Amino acid sequence: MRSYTLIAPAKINLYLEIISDRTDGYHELAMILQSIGLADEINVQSLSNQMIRVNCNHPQVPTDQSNLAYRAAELMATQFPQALAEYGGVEITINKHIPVAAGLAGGSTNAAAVLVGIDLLWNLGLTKSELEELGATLGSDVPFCVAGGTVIATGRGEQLSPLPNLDTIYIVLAKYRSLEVSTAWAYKTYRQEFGSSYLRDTENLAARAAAVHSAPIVKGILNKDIGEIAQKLHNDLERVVLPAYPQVSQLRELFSAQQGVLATMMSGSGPTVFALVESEEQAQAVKLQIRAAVPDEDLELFVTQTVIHGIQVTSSMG
Ligand SMILES: C[C@](O)(CO)[C@H](O)COP(=O)(O)OP(=O)(O)OC[C@H]1O[C@@H](n2ccc(N)nc2=O)[C@H](O)[C@@H]1O
Ligand SMILES: Nc1ncnc2c1ncn2[C@@H]1O[C@H](COP(=O)(O)OP(=O)(O)OP(=O)(O)O)[C@@H](O)[C@H]1O
Repeated sequence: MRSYTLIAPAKINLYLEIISDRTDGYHELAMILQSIGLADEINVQSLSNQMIRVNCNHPQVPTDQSNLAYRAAELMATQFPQALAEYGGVEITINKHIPVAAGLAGGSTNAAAVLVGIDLLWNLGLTKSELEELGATLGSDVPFCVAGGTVIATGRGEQLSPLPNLDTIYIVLAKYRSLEVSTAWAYKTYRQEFGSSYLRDTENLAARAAAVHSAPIVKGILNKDIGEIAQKLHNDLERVVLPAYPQVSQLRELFSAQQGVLATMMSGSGPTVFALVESEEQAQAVKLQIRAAVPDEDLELFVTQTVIHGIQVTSSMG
């Protein structure tokens, strides 16, 4: 049986600005998304029947149709019924390293890997932009997960403009295992609390989305100036998540007080907090210091770094 193994990186949001609500229930965003080294490993293998099966080593991750990776395979089967009949169904095995419900796009990157893997299994020859378009029907973060690297994302997060690759930046991530934040709740609460300040003029709205291309953080990225990038990190969702989740605020404060930390921010809708750190040695030292301050085993800590790729194939068989 043919199979492919793929690396599916997590993401952090270097910038997340909520520009407006939309009639479809989503929000118009201006974001900068960044792939990181922390990644899941996904194996996709052909089956002799036409079924979709999902296995995962993480107890919190469902293996039925509610798994985004399952839904990605279902989408491919619906879009390409002839390929399903010719090559058979798919068994998906997820080796989870990315914390679940963390604001790190864990499910989205798994779905992106399944799209890329099935394209290969079924010899479909889809382009990256075709895969991204399919991904957008599964979730707003999926197209970015297919693309990877450093990207400006607008619309509901699915319209991508790549930025030049960054030099490696070291990152420490902190997440309480038992803490989950619903993305839908975060956006809904933001809309309730701050919606009255949204722009309503559609022309201005487009201009505001376009303005992210010349935002100071983008200049920092173009100049490869980590100091400027660190200074301009931003996430509007912190305005609703930090007051509701004091543990997330505490992590922000703890990180800010560490030597070597250039800046700290919550990723996406949280609750993961990340810190940009000057060097790998300092990142390891910051991790140790946070661990000493919070000996609670519920707190997961990771040292990782920015990466310049999205989904990558690491091996194939058959
Ligand atoms: C928070 C982020 O992770 C930042 O990158 C994304 O904006 C969320 O991406 P995601 O999890 O792929 O989001 P989706 O699965 O498309 O949507 C989950 C829920 O988040 C809200 N949502 C999401 C994206 C967006 N632009 N506006 C929204 O209001 C909607 O209530 C939606 O029902
Ligand atoms: N393949 C998957 N991996 C992890 N969680 C999944 C997966 N498929 C479905 N889920 C469900 O989705 C929920 C959100 O998990 P996920 O790890 O994708 O969140 P996230 O990192 O906050 O995503 P995002 O940053 O895109 O909002 C979990 O509670 C889990 O039950």
